Amino acid sequence: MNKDWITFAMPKGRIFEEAADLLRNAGYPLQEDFSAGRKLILEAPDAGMKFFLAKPMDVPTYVEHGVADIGVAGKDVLLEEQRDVYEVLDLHISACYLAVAGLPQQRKERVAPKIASKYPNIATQYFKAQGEQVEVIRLSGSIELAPLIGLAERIVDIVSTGKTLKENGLVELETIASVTSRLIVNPVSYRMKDKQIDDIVARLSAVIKEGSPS
Ligand SMILES: Nc1ncnc2c1ncn2[C@@H]1O[C@H](COP(=O)(O)OP(=O)(O)OP(=O)(O)O)[C@@H](O)[C@H]1O
Ligand SMILES: O=P(O)(O)OC[C@H]1O[C@H](OP(=O)(O)OP(=O)(O)O)[C@H](O)[C@@H]1O
Repeated sequence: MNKDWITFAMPKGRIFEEAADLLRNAGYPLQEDFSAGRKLILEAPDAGMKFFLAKPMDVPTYVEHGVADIGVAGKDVLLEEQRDVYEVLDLHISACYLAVAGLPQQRKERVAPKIASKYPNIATQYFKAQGEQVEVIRLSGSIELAPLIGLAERIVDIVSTGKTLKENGLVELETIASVTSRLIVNPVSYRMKDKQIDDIVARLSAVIKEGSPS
């Protein structure tokens, strides 16, 4: 673990820019074209921060192993991965929710055994709690395809605007949980770098409070 820098595991893609903007607003100087290009390690020396650009689902792994002090991960990823990390702050970015969806006839035929998802643990736990026996088929993306071509009758996936469901003729059947991105911290880093990490959390909290409606 690097003592001088604070290291971040950051999800490549849709969350990164929003998280970077929060850090800028909190007073940490990150250049504007920060994530342009293909580099996977980005340094912001003036902020004393290093960023590792990872697959969103892998962020908690880097933080649990202590190679990153801090991470930004969706609540969906945290529920799925169940890693040994502290969840310290709701960043209120990338809001969406987890839902069960399917073809409209699934509204009537409630019980259907096959569920496709990139969240196999969440799906398994959810249906177990409902007392429903299902087979969960793991996919990596384009989950909405599964009911259209008969791989599964229902899916467990993220819904945001509902556009993907609608354009593919699917309907939401049940809501599972709301999702926003969270700041997570490695427990050992929190002990070793407590002042630096508390400062980041306090500054980000202030920015989030400013931005939220009272
Ligand atoms: N449509 C959406 N709108 C808002 N937030 C979303 C949406 N889809 C996913 N998210 C949130 O953003 C996080 C990252 O999603 P993203 O689609 O960038 O990654 P991914 O699909 O897991 O990765 P990849 O596309 O690299 O395989 C998710 O874990 C979730 O918290
Ligand atoms: O309700 P909407 O606004 O349409 O957003 C929901 C879609 O966004 C995510 O997919 P993503 O874009 O990450 O692609 P993926 O299928 O490769 O996971 C999610 O898995 C849904 O498919």
